[in-house]
Amino acid sequence: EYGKIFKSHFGPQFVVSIADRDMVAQVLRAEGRTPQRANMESWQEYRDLRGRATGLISAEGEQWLKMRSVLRQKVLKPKDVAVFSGGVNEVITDLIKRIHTLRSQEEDGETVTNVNNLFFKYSMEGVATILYESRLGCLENNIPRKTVEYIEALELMFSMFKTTMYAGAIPKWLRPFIPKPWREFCRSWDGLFKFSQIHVDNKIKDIQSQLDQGEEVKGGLLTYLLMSKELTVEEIYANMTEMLLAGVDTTSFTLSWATYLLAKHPEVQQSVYEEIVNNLGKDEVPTADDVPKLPMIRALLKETLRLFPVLPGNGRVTQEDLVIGGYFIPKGTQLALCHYATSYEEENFPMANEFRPERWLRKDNMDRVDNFGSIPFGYGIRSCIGKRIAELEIHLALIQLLQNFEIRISPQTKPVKAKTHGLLTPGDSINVKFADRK
Ligand code: HEM
Repeated sequence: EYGKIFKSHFGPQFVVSIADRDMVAQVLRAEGRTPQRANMESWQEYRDLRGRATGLISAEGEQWLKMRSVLRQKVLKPKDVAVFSGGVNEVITDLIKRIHTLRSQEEDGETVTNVNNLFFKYSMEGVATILYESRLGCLENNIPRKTVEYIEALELMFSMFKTTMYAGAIPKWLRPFIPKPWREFCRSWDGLFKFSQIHVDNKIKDIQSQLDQGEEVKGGLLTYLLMSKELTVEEIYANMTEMLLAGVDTTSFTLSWATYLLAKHPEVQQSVYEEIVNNLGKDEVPTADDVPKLPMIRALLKETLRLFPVLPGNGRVTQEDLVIGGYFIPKGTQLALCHYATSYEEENFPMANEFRPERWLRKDNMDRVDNFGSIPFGYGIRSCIGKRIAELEIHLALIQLLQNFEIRISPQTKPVKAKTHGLLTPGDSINVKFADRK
């Protein structure tokens, strides 16, 4: 309606929206060494109030660059995260067991209702395995009451968080009159920080006892961060908290959409399955090293994120004056990059409304899809630091789900549309049948 570049207001904030692949590319290619995504004043204010540090999402400038340089060495390349395959596969074994239990409770012995509940627990467990190097037990059949309580508390915190994101848009002077959003915002953060702190503190105790016994300390990401002391303990609490927040809903919604799309497109499902059987085997447990042999699995994830980008838009605050699409945009302007819109542009993706994972299989240069049309993990030095973790969790889970089950849509599922409240989520519950592979 307003064209590919337009200005608007979000609360007191003035925003220039850009919904064109080439203009988005121009903005992102012009970035400096410490790009800024958005005004994070409300996040910073909470941290000042409680004496907490900022993590990668909320930090800016040199402080952000320092933390990013430490974390990127450990998680940004496929080979860095390949070491987590074993841990992630243990979680997938529990996911599959849980599917068997859930479907056995249904009359047809196959249906699992609202798969996102299941994938939320999978993503929570997967990210905890990688971040905290410990299991939570979210996928167990008989979860101790205490664990149930904290999973429920976390689910509540995540869902509360989505609504309280808008707390930052309410001017401070209005808070005495509308106190709830800010109060809830602080309460969500308190809960998330507390959760991370418990796990980090447990790891500190483990390491100390290993050191006391003269043992060599070995471990994953958290152990490295604690041992190397490149980040302070407060910075580690903050980064673990922000990565947990960024890594659960994003992964679970994407898995839910991928499952939905596979169920709706049995012919695509069959070709992905055949590729798995031919290049890996029916029962072989996959590792990160197997994924390059399965281009359709990668294409499936890319196409899912093109159609349902969990973050339908992203932001940048310009650090220099820019001229975009013939308009002068002064330094310090908040830009909204409309990735959802560019993902559905016919000129970027012919037959854009259709689910066609094969469009991502690059045979030669003619087949190249210009990435700036669909950049679900963002771009450049400030892009998603968890991209490789998310890909590992999603690729390995989809491979094993397809090895074990034929996924069919349940008659209870009407066409599911996406809705957005910050993140793009399934607007209805996705119910599918997990039928045994013959
Ligand atoms: C399908 C899953 C995911 C999607 C689609 C996604 C998408 C994104 C996007 C679009 C950004 C902004 C990038 C930019 O501004 O250029 C981002 C940032 C970020 N993501 Fe993810 N993400 C996912 C999973 C994860 C996971 C699993 C983690 C952590 C384990 C994570 C941690 C982060 C962090 C910490 C940032 C901020 C990075 C920074 O500012 O330096 N994300 N993500």
